[in-house]
Amino acid sequence: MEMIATSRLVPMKEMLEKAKKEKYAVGQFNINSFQWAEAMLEAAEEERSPIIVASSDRLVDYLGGFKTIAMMVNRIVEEKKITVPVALHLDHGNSVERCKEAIDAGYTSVMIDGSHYSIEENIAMTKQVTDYARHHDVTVEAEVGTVGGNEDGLIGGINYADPQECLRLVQETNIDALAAALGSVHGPYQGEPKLGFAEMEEISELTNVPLVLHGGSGIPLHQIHKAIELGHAKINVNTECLQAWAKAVRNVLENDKEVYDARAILTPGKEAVKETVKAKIRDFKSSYKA
Ligand SMILES: O=C(O)C[C@@H](O)[C@H](O)C(=O)COP(=O)(O)O
Ligand SMILES: [Zn+2]
Repeated sequence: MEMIATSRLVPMKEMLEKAKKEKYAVGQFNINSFQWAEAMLEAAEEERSPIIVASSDRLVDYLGGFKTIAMMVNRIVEEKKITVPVALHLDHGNSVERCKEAIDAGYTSVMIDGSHYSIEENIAMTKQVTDYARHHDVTVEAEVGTVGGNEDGLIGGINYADPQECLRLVQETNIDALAAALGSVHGPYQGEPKLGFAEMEEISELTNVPLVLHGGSGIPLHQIHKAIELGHAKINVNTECLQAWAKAVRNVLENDKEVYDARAILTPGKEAVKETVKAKIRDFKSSYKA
């Protein structure tokens, strides 16, 4: 096993336990290029907030592989003299093997997404990951139920987490954080999100672990605050950053048909991601919690 020599990254576990206790949430922001990692880390430092920088499993190869990502995030933390706690997380890990690869490369947190399997298979997969992660001081998140998806403007696939299945997963695998799908959606919502707050309260009380809210873009602030009140300590955001980035880059290209310099085109995109992350950190009440 080859690990990067000096990691400046921390596990997610303590971050989330503190957040749950003090009633705020730590934002997880997905990187879509290394400039995004810079934007997020600068935002967290300026807000004095802990942060979870994540790579979604489906984008790991596009970003250059696990080792490249871990090395780059570490180096940015070092070069930019980032002092707030930073966790590097594998989002929606596809398999036990992918989670182990991420851990070996220096990730400090992984999500094993067994939510598309039966609860027995989900528990079996998750247990293999927690057993491996414990030896490396790495945090593990797992999911029950299905977060909905927006495909061609239609929301589908929402499957509410069953409280007893959540309890089994937590008790039998010893995970550190639970993504209990309760009506949230990846991508833009159509109308008001319908989150299951009664189930949220029940699952939080039953399991007593920090909850994770996927599909954190586009949820009204009062629902975000209620979710935090009811046990959410981590909120995942990707779509709102992508939308802000695309708007800023599109503006540059539309306003100057002759522009070709990559820095001129992409810097406004980076600034837009940074401002979006700062606004989310404030919404999640994690400013000055570093
Ligand atoms: O798009 C990804 O691959 C990452 C997301 O699934 C992330 O885990 C998430 O839940 C963010 O949701 P969004 O803000 O609705 O994109
Ligand atoms: Zn997600």
